[in-house]
Amino acid sequence: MGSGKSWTGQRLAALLGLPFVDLDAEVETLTEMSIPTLFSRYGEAAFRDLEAQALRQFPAGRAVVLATGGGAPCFHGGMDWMNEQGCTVFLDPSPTILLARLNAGRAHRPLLGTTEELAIFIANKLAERRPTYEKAKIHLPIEDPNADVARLLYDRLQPTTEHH
Ligand SMILES: Nc1ncnc2c1ncn2[C@@H]1O[C@H](COP(=O)(O)OP(=O)(O)OP(=O)(O)O)[C@@H](O)[C@H]1O
Ligand SMILES: O=C(O)C1=C[C@@H](O)[C@@H](O)[C@H](O)C1
Ligand SMILES: [Mg+2]
Repeated sequence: MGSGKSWTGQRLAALLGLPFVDLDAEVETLTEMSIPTLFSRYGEAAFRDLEAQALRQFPAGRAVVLATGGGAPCFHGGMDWMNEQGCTVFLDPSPTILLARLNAGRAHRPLLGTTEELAIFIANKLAERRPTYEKAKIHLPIEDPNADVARLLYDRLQPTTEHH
């Protein structure tokens, strides 16, 4: 949540010359509803079902950069499924970076409450989800808020060339 999946994914796709897909946007397109509306009208469980269904539209044969929603790896076996299909990345910014970003974008994130609850919410959610996130094939801790994350990732994804 706010780790930079959509932001970085878009830039990484441009570097790789691949289409970019945002799973949250995909769910919104499929249902013709915004995520906050889906949550409030049908509840989180219904959203998780739709999200899992949308994720399965992208098996290994479809070369895309896919930014999931923050919870997608953690429900309906999302993480294991993605690991079977392709390369997975855990973007892991420091709590300071996360808090600054989430505070700025709270209107679009229905799971968040008041500002005072935010820091506790982040810590709890991350602790709960980290074991699943850490199953990703690439783990990228981010300490510098100005790091060019897409470029770092692009470099990590290139096959290493040995020079003799
Ligand atoms: N590498 C970055 N450099 C500068 N700003 C960034 C970077 N990554 C993310 N941001 C900022 O943080 C905000 C949140 O990032 P983003 O929407 O990509 O998170 P997300 O992981 O997709 O979150 P969610 O799980 O809610 O979909 C962006 O709108 C952008 O303003
Ligand atoms: O972390 C989460 O559970 C969520 C993150 C967003 O990307 C959306 O998928 C939705 O708001 C839920
Ligand atoms: Mg996103």
